[in-house]
Amino acid sequence: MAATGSLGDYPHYRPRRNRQTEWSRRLVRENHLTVDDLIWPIFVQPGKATRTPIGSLPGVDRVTIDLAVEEAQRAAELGIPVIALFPATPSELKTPQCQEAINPDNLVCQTVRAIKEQALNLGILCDVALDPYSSHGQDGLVKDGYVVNDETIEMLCQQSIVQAQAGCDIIAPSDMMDGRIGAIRKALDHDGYQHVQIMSYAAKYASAFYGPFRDAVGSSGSLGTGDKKTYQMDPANTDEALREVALDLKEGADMIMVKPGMPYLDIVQRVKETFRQPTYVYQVSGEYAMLHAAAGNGWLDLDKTMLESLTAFKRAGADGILTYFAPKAAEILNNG
Ligand SMILES: NCc1[nH]cc(CCC(=O)O)c1CC(=O)O
Ligand SMILES: [Mg+2]
Repeated sequence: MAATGSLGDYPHYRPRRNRQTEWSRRLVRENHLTVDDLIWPIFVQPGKATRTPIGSLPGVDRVTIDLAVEEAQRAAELGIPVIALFPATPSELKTPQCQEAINPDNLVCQTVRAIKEQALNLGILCDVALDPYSSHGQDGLVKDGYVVNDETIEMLCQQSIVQAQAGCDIIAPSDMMDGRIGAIRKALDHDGYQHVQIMSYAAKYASAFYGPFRDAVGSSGSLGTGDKKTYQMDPANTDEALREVALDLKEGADMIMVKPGMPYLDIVQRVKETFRQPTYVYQVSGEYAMLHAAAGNGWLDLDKTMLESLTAFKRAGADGILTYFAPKAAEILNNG
């Protein structure tokens, strides 16, 4: 009844009638993608005035701080609300104890400060996890081959504090340690950062779609044949995602994220329907690479598949999307 309304059956009711014209399709459209939905991930590297292409992420470069400032200005001009910063730490600074993560002058903190000086109408999100700083490529500290939870959390709290000190607006823990949202909230509040938001990577899966990202931050080599299955979620699970989200909301997450995106739209929908909280989705590096590769072969239309995939996230219930397509999508959306 609800689905067909009171219109009756064919030939009286013809769903195609509303699809006849462009204006009518607009009139009955249920979901809209706008620039306000976009979060743009940016990779930062040391040095000056240098862009370095990332082989497995065509069209995405690692940029030095001066160029990251320009990208931030471009984001603000395009009307993108938030950028997400990811550091490509030089390998000589990567250690088993990940001390560089809590260096107040590390690459990501320097970048946040440089962008904040511009006083743009733009939020800055910083990932919290140890993998950009670890010589083993894991998101946490490793003891006897196991990524240890509680010792890692202490590092994550300090990492959050140095990022908040630098001016980061949104702390985004992507590490999947248990209890880290509550601990980070407490640490931020204790140090006077009550206003700093937390977007939790709450339902983050142990996915094979992160490959190009690990190339971009240089963690794939160090991770080697290792995996993250003892802390990231099993791709076979869905009820578990609801439990993870419930915990993070209870611990103080302001926003929650599902990751990856396209193969996990069912999770996005369940999370949104269950909690009705600000829900984000990460269209990860492998998803971006996959569309690019097909388009590069002339098999898919890049702009159309990009916009369709982003709209699908909205349809599933996402309030926003982290996507490497953000600047390209924003340009298209701004030009009508
Ligand atoms: N904890 C780090 C982190 N933050 C975001 C991504 C992946 C993003 C992407 O693939 O685009 C990862 C990689 C991982 O968990 O191994
Ligand atoms: Mg959790």
